[in-house]
Amino acid sequence: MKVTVVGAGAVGASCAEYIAMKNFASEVVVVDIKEGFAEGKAMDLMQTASLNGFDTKITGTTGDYSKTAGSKVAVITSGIPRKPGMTREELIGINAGIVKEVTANLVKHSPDVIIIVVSNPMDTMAYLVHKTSGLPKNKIIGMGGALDSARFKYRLAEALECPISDVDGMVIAAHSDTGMLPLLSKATRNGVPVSEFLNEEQQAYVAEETKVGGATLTKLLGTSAWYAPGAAVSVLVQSILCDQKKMIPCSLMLDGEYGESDICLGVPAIIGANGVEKIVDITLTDAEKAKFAEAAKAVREVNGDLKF
Ligand SMILES: NC(=O)C1=CN([C@@H]2O[C@H](COP(=O)(O)OP(=O)(O)OC[C@H]3O[C@@H](n4cnc5c(N)ncnc54)[C@H](O)[C@@H]3O)[C@@H](O)[C@H]2O)C=CC1
Ligand SMILES: O=C([O-])CC(=O)C(=O)O
Repeated sequence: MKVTVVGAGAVGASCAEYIAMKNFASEVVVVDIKEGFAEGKAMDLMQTASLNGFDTKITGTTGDYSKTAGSKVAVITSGIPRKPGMTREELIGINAGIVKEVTANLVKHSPDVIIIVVSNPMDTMAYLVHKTSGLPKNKIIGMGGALDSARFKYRLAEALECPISDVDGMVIAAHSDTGMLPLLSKATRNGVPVSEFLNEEQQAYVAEETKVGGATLTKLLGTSAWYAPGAAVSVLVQSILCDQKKMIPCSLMLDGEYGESDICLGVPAIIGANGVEKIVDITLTDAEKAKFAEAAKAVREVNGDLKF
């Protein structure tokens, strides 16, 4: 099955690389606006095929969307990343125009496509795709929670001084520095609540470091991260193409779930061949419910800046 990745930059190339390396897609088409860039990235990646042992064909194109026709999944990573000191929300002005145009091109050539939105501010960009693509809501998935949950597990393992494979946890709500909600109440080490091992101060530290995970990396790298974002996208794409029905927190259009409507926010969902197969309703504590509502309010304000 064919997968398109729009944007051959840091995140797009990482998505293409992890998808190809995991060998579950027949073809990955990379699209960029910069002349020759996607072709170059595709060729470089293809030259790793014999070294890394994958058979996925990777091709690149400068803006020729006819090459993306018949894609089962398309990942939108086109747009500018933030620089140290910026918020993701500051990217809306440039990225909204890019995401809107790219979405129209994708849907024109692949009317049944499932779109994974990565460009920031991601919850608002996912909302924009809902409002402009004409696709049903099960076919639009914002990628944030998969990445934020991976960062949560990294910070939990660090605090617990244990291997990451020992821990489990999930981050929901907004993909923003303030609106992320790491669910400490549900995080475990081998099924044992982390509150058995970490005091409140340690738990608060884990939550805060998780929330600013993207900003921390942006400060260190001078631009935002790409390895874990690409890996997170590859997990989503695999769950769709292989109909794995994994439960993954994603930014989805809500229609009453978690008390919110007409907004995209991170919630746990079953991801399979049909895209979003089910939003999973989990019980939140009162404090978590309040934080979820606060995150929704902030995202709704950013959505208000969109022009359709
Ligand atoms: N949702 C998430 O968890 C994450 C989101 N991001 C976001 O992903 C986006 C991409 O980040 P990077 O790859 O680091 O940026 P980058 O600058 O390395 O790559 C972006 C690419 O998009 C291309 N592009 C721009 N306009 C285009 C158009 N109209 N059509 C096709 N391609 C176009 C550019 O030429 C460039 O190659 C940013 O908005 C960033 O904030 C990054 C990491 C995680
Ligand atoms: O931090 C950023 O701007 C990029 C991003 O969304 C992330 O890495 O979580």
